[in-house]
Amino acid sequence: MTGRFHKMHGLGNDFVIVDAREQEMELSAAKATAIADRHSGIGCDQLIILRPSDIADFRMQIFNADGSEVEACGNASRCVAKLIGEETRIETKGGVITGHATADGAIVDMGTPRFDWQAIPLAYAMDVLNMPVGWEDLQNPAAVNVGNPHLIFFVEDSAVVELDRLGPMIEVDPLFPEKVNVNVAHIADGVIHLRVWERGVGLTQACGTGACATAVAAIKRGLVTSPVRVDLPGGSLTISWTAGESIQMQGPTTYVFSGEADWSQFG
Ligand SMILES: N[C@H](CCC[C@H](N)C(=O)O)C(=O)O
Repeated sequence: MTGRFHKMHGLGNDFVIVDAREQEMELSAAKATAIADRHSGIGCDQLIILRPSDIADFRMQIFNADGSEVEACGNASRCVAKLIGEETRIETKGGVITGHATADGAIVDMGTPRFDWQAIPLAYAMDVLNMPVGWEDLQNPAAVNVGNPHLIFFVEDSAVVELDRLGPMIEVDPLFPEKVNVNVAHIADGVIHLRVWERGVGLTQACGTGACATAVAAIKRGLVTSPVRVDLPGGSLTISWTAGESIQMQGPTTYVFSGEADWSQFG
């Protein structure tokens, strides 16, 4: 059974987007993993499936490369908003978000961040803005839920952190019942420099929800003011947020190509 897909990315965080409002697309975790595989599949960080919704313009399913279905994906939300063009409301597992295309990408309202430990979620009560925990040199993080769970470490120089070793260790720590995305950031001249180990994927070129969560934690700690530029390996996003408000994220998107695939080959 063949079907169409779009290949897009947000600062190198790349997606296979399937509009299942127009085609049948039954999906299992194994099938999502096979499609995302960069050798035997199409290859992407996340597989995005658009489906009809009763409460928004459409529903967006988000599957990490490991097949896990998750609540939010900022860069994919921007890519889908760019694809749709006009203002659009998107239902996700993490809530309803809105977005619209801009000249070079999209602006997305990611909803309001959550800080209570049960909402992150953590396994037990803790001050989520200054957590009394650490892993080797990474100490005293913050945790924010922006639809999905993020842990944020502010360090001297994010470039030298061995995130490829520490990220997977922290991602599956029992403190995080639903695992966690791991962010390491430093601030220079009011700009956040960020690298992310993504839950269910690994190191990515950019992470939209990571940029949102890190910007929110930095603003709450008084390290930066809103709006703030977040520089990731793949490029820059601009995040705006004030306490009690929803998070706005703006940045470029890239449309790579559209293709056809025989979905039955992936299981
Ligand atoms: N790995 C994330 C989902 C994708 C987040 C990232 N690609 C973004 O742009 O927000 C998670 O498991 O919560």
